[in-house]
Amino acid sequence: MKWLKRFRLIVHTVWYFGLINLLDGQLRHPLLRKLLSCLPESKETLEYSNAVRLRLALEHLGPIFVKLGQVLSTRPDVVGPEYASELAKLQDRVPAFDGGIAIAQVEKAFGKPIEQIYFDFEREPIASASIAQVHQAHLFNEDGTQGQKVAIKVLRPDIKPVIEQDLALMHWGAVWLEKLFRDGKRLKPREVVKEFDKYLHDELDLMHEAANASQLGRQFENSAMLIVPKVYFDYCSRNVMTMEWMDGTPISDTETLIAKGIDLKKLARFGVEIFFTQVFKNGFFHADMHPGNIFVADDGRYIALDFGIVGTLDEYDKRYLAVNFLAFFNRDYHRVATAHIESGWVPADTRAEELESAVRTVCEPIFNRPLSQISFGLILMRLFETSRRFNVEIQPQLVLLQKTLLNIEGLGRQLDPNLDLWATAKPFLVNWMNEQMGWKALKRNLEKEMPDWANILPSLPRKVNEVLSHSNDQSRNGLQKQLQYNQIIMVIIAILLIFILLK
Ligand SMILES: Nc1ncnc2c1ncn2[C@@H]1O[C@H](COP(=O)(O)OP(=O)(O)OP(=O)(O)O)[C@@H](O)[C@H]1O
Repeated sequence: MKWLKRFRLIVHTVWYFGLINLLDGQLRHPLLRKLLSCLPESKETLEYSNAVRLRLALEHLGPIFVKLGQVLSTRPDVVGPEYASELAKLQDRVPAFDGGIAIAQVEKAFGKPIEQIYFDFEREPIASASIAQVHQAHLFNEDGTQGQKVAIKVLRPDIKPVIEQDLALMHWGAVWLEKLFRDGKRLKPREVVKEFDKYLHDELDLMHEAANASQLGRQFENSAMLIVPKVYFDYCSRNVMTMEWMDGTPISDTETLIAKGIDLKKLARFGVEIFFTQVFKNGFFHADMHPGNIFVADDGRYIALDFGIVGTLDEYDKRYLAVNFLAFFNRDYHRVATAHIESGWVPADTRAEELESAVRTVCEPIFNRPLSQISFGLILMRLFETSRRFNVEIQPQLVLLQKTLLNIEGLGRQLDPNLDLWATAKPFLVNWMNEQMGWKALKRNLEKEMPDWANILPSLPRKVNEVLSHSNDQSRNGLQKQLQYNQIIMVIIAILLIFILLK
């Protein structure tokens, strides 16, 4: 009955940190309200605000709840800005587990003694977090000598059942929160827990992380801005990930960076450029860009670590971002509204003026400062808030992007308070828009469709013939006939165009 013990601990924590007061007046059922009011009050932490007490309670409940708090901190639309900024302070500091256990995990994963897998394996981890810890080692060269220095991430052995149990309780709690509390529906607990469930399961599979790292590495091969550790797939499993060891300075250690002669302004600009390259060129972005995961190499390039969470964007998402950002920076709220209607982002019967006015109300105050100081992340957040009021379901990858954008901006401005985000980002947006329009885009799209054309073209004469004879048989109506001829002519013109473009 482990879950019952855990459940009791959760209930006790809610009471101890005075969170019951937070629920005061929220219960729908009068009998339950009465029952709650009979409980003795915990006075332990009452001097703190509700948000602080919630943070303390999550810390008390351990790493999984800390992670839930971190996820909630990225949803100010759900929990409100005060809670979001308090929960952002949560850090998952967890004592390391024994090196012997890590070795046993690795040996189990590869079915060999550790000395046969790595040339040497440091028993003491160099870092530990809630889900995994990292050890240092060397691989073997072919001749048995010391090879590549590597970092090995090993999953906590006992973490999966703990996570599953906590998640089951969270799913259950979310259902009841929605049923019993007045604000239950608005807080969307089931949606939040579902999102959290996916996030945790992604982090629990190190093969998933290894594949993400490898894809990002390929996209930034020989980049002058970013280094991604090489993944050694032969030494990876669901519980163990082996990657190239990266030497660098944590990005938050600006003193050392300056002492090493790193140009912080350039670094700040690189951060934004890397992000927009990931978004608009690759449609694949590292979505866990907190300072603990970013190092700087001595040559001034970024080093990315921790690839458990990534976001993927399709052409539709990119268009949404480019069109809206460009319209925003021209303060063209009407364009924001019409783009939303034309593209079907909001229900078709939405009135453009109403949407325009709502967007203006939340965004105009942001623009009440120089363009160079505007936050893209904040604009996007406000846009999402407004869209939700117009019944738009914001896709999770866009929420992830917005959160990452806030991180990138925070980081960039820490390195260079005068960083002009707009000037750095605009070329990426304009370039993407140009690529999507005009002849070049048409040519590229036609090229993409080439394999299909190869199938369609040979059968075209037969199809034209069919249409013509069909029209002779059945179309008595002159207008209908004319339309069919027009269609055929347009197909022929299109084919000619393709040949000209692809010549
Ligand atoms: N390839 C590497 N080379 C050198 N050090 C590394 C490497 N990978 C990870 N580390 C070290 O291990 C630490 C933890 O790694 P990582 O962030 O991937 O683990 P995590 O368990 O996902 O942690 P968290 O959940 O806190 O983000 C890093 O901050 C870094 O110090």
